Amino acid sequence: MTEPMLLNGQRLAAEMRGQLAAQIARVRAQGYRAPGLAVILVGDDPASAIYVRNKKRAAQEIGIEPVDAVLPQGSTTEDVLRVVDQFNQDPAIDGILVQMPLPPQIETETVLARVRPDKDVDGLTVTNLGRLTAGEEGLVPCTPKGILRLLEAYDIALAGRRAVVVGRSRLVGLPVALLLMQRQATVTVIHSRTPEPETIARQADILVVAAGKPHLVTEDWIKPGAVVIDVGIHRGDHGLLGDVDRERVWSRVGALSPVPGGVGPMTILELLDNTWTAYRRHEGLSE
Ligand SMILES: NC(=O)C1=CN([C@@H]2O[C@H](COP(=O)(O)OP(=O)(O)OC[C@H]3O[C@@H](n4cnc5c(N)ncnc54)[C@H](OP(=O)(O)O)[C@@H]3O)[C@@H](O)[C@H]2O)C=CC1
Ligand SMILES: Nc1nc(=O)c2c([nH]1)NC[C@@H]1CN(c3ccc(C(=O)N[C@@H](CCC(=O)O)C(=O)O)cc3)C=[N+]21
Ligand SMILES: [Mg+2]
Repeated sequence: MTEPMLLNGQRLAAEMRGQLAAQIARVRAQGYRAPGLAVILVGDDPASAIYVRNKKRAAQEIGIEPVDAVLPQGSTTEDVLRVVDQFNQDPAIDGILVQMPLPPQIETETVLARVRPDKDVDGLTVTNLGRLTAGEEGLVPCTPKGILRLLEAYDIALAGRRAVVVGRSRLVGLPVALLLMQRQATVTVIHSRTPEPETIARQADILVVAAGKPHLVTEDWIKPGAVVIDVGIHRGDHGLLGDVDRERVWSRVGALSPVPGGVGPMTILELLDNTWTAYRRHEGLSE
């Protein structure tokens, strides 16, 4: 078989960030304000702190003004709601992101429900997820949107093909399954209670893995020639690992998104793109 194709999210995201930067520079030159992105981080999870730092830097580089609120690990739901309210009311803020996971004492649903849907750049509110299920315009979750953009950029056909999604989370698995269905794929979702997941995964032309389990997926899960999207990200002693065991699947896959350099950079790009979309809607600029 021919060498598999590496789906280079890092390069595509950099290209798209350049285009966003140019669009933002153009409106700034016309006298408009900068788009503003608020990032709320609760607690001291080191991985979350790194992601938040990366998101802020990426925003700054393209002309989006990042603002952050860091709350202590012991914060209450009310404490977080106060910060959300403040950003909801702030006309300089177009997007609000609440970094997941929140500490256990905080009611995640209550916090998400407070984010104004027009500022919900993560696409996680009931309003935006509802719009997505109804095929209405809203703000689409970043990782799923980035995965679809990556598939599109590499001309990977979806219509009439079989897709299997491993994982059903609100952040990734569920919305990516919806988007794949909207693109006319036949979609199966598997999760931690699915018996014989390999047997189902082996039917996939496109396999999206968002299980949060390092190296869960091995050659037994792969149909020869399949396109495999590795969403998982784990920080180990020997660098970053995905949910896919790259060495073991390599000789069977047709294409693979690597970790790092695949879905992660696309997620950050889509966060910036959603912030730009929210900004244009707030400023009454055409899309
Ligand atoms: N690269 C990126 O941009 C991003 C990466 N991530 C990473 O992606 C991974 C998934 O994230 P997220 O969706 O938030 O994680 P969650 O933990 O919220 O969801 C994991 C899902 O995988 C399912 N699952 C767990 N174990 C298995 C298994 N053995 N077989 C089949 N399904 C399984 C779970 O099933 P059940 O519902 O039954 O519990 C659940 O639906 C994580 O590693 C995360 O760090 C997340 C977001 C963005
Ligand atoms: N409300 C919310 N929205 C999220 O989108 C969200 C979240 N919470 N919680 C955590 C997960 C995880 N996530 C990642 C984003 C970028 C990379 C990323 O840039 N990864 C780089 C590597 C970066 C590195 O070196 O660590 C890559 O894969 O190449 C990874 C993971 C977003 N998440
Ligand atoms: Mg998680």
